[in-house]
Amino acid sequence: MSIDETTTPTPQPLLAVEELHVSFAGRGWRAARTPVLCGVSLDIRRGETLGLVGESGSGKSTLGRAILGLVPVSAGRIRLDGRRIDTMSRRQRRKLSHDLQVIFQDPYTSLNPSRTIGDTLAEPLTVQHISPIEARRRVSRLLERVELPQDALHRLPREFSGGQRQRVAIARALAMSPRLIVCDEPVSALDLTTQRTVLDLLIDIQEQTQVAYLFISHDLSVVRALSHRVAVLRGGQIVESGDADTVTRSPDHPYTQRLLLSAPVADPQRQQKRREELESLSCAQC
Ligand SMILES: Nc1ncnc2c1ncn2[C@@H]1O[C@H](COP(=O)(O)OP(=O)(O)OP(=O)(O)O)[C@@H](O)[C@H]1O
Repeated sequence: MSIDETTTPTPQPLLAVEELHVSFAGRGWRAARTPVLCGVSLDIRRGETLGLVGESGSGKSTLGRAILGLVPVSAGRIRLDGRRIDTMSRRQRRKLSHDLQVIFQDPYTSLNPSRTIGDTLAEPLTVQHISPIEARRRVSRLLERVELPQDALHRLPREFSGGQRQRVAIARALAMSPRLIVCDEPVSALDLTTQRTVLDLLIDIQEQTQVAYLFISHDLSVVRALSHRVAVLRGGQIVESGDADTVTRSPDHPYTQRLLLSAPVADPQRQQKRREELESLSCAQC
């Protein structure tokens, strides 16, 4: 037997994005399409968090939305567990809610204001024809998991703070026990203390359920707090990817270095040093 035959094969990733292109129609009927993602490839393993960072407009949300089937793909492939999902019909997509869920940025607009939290959490379960008794039992467990009181069931979103609403959004995403959640800036609308508690909750849930996250953020420190690996998107292309600690602390690419140095720090001396380093960066690539 050769050495190659004895090595363990790399397990198939949970999500594989291959050479993905997305473009949007320009204004006016003769306007050219605007490319937003240009050949993006990445993968996410089971139980892993891949952080996706980049400046505003770099295409992070578009990538998340393409994975969720919310924007059309111009070229490339997206596979979940080896199965092409970018070519699926709407009907097939709906069945994917078992596997793929989302948490959006704004907890103030992502919940229906006129539905109680109980109804919001039960909806994905009843759509899947789960009996009302079983749905009630699962909703109660979901509230426990996101550390919200049971009386939240009968209350409306407006009665909750931003952090509590984001817990409801997390519970809703967890209702179908998905294997991957696209988290699109899930803490950027929250204050720093609440950010930390929501991030800790996401980490705990991953430890308990082995769910994987695509964690989109413009904030490297937030991404570092829970990602195993990080990919950096610039102008619709991945310019750097690797182990989270390395990419967020000592990146190779000048663009990532600029992102890192642009993040404000409390200490004025460190801030001044960062400013000088930022000025000295050769910006041809950043
Ligand atoms: N539906 C759309 N139609 C036309 N252009 C779009 C559409 N969605 C996004 N874009 C454009 O694609 C580019 C990337 O947007 P996207 O929201 O993906 O960036 P982002 O990196 O998530 O930014 P942010 O951090 O500000 O949310 C932007 O120039 C945006 O205007």
